[in-house]
Amino acid sequence: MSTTSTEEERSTEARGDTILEVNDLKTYYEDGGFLGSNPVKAVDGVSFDIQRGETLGLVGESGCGKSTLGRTLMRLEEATAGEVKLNGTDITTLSGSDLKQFRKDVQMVFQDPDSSLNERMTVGEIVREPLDVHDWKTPSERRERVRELLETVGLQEQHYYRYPHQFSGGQRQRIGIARALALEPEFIILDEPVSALDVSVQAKILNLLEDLQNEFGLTYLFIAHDLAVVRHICDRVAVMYLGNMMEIGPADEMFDQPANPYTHALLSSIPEPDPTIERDRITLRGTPPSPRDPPAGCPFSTRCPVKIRPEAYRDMDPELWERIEVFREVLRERSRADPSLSDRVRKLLGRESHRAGMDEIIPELFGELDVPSSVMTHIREAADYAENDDEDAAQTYLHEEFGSVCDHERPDQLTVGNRGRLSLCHRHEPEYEEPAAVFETLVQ
Ligand SMILES: Nc1ncnc2c1ncn2[C@@H]1O[C@H](COP(=O)(O)OP(=O)(O)OP(=O)(O)O)[C@@H](O)[C@H]1O
Repeated sequence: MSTTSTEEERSTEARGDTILEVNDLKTYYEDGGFLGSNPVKAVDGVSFDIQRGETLGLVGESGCGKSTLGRTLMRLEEATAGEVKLNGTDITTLSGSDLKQFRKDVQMVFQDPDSSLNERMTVGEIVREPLDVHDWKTPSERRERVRELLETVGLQEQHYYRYPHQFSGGQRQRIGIARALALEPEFIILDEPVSALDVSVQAKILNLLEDLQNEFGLTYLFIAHDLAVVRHICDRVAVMYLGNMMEIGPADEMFDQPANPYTHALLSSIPEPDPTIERDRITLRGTPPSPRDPPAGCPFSTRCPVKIRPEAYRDMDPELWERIEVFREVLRERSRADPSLSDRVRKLLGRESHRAGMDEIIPELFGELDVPSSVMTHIREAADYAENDDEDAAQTYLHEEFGSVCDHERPDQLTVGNRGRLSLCHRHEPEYEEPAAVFETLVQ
């Protein structure tokens, strides 16, 4: 049973003690380049909350907006729209002393300990710097605090006067963690904190992070691409795709029974540690769309293997449906790609273009299939538009014939199950079959 979750409902549903509440947050990068170019919609309207003391994992493919989201929560990027409330106060508009206080409460640990530590400073100076910036107590108390912090993260007092290059990757990450802890923050954003480390060292750093969380009651946002690590360390997981939060919920439930089609696909790519669970690998067609020009409907609609079909095509052979979707993807790619200069020169000279013509693409895609003549008529019609370099008209034509709610309507975040899981997918609406059921029919 699924229900629409409005902002108000989410706030009243909020369990326990909410430390961070994010509402419809957007971070766009304007490139200031060519006139009229679209901004990169790196974070495109995400809403979620984090409970005090929990670890929320943030996963998704490279470029989906994880770091931008983390950096926006830290005020290292300015939000384009939306709210980020830390303990009830919107931090997107803070300035002056309030902003300074916020910078004490929230810290970040970065992926690469090599580039995030200043090589010209001693370890002691690096860890002490935030204390100096915030004019924390007296200089001798600061030095004492640094010694204490070094011990807390498993380093030694005599490391105070050494330089970062004298340490291994794991030790350098410990220095970064000590620095992040210096001002006793409540909330720490861990941006891929172990992905640059050897596997044997990763476990030690993860254990340290868990110990520190227990000792100091810390709350973590753990950004990672390694799903096995996330499963191990996180209470809940949020899955991002193209600047959107596709699914968020308890880690155990989500890994065992993903609700959102994108989570299905993402999890199918990792080896399943439990041999009793069978999981078929789902290969996604194409590449994610450009964040400058995301789909109008569901962000995942151009690649979703269980996309809702229009009524007339519900029973179409899955292979044929897939080829039509590939054809639509080809047209999208063609309209996005600027014809290369040599193509344009050839065209100006009236010579054949390099680009594969529709007379090559159509037999390639549909040649071996038994395509009903009514469907072939639509394919040919679209191909004619494309042959005349009007890919937009070809796409519109196919959209009108084969498009569905997934193509033109953005789904709401819908509640799945009874443990506060939310998923962005039309298939959770009562009139459609759930994604998991459709995936099952696909693999049979
Ligand atoms: N400063 C910037 N200016 C313009 N575009 C940017 C900037 N920083 C990131 N982007 C773009 O924003 C999108 C999201 O990038 P981001 O780094 O947040 O993703 P990510 O999920 O953290 O990726 P990764 O796992 O590779 O770090 C990408 O398309 C990226 O190219």
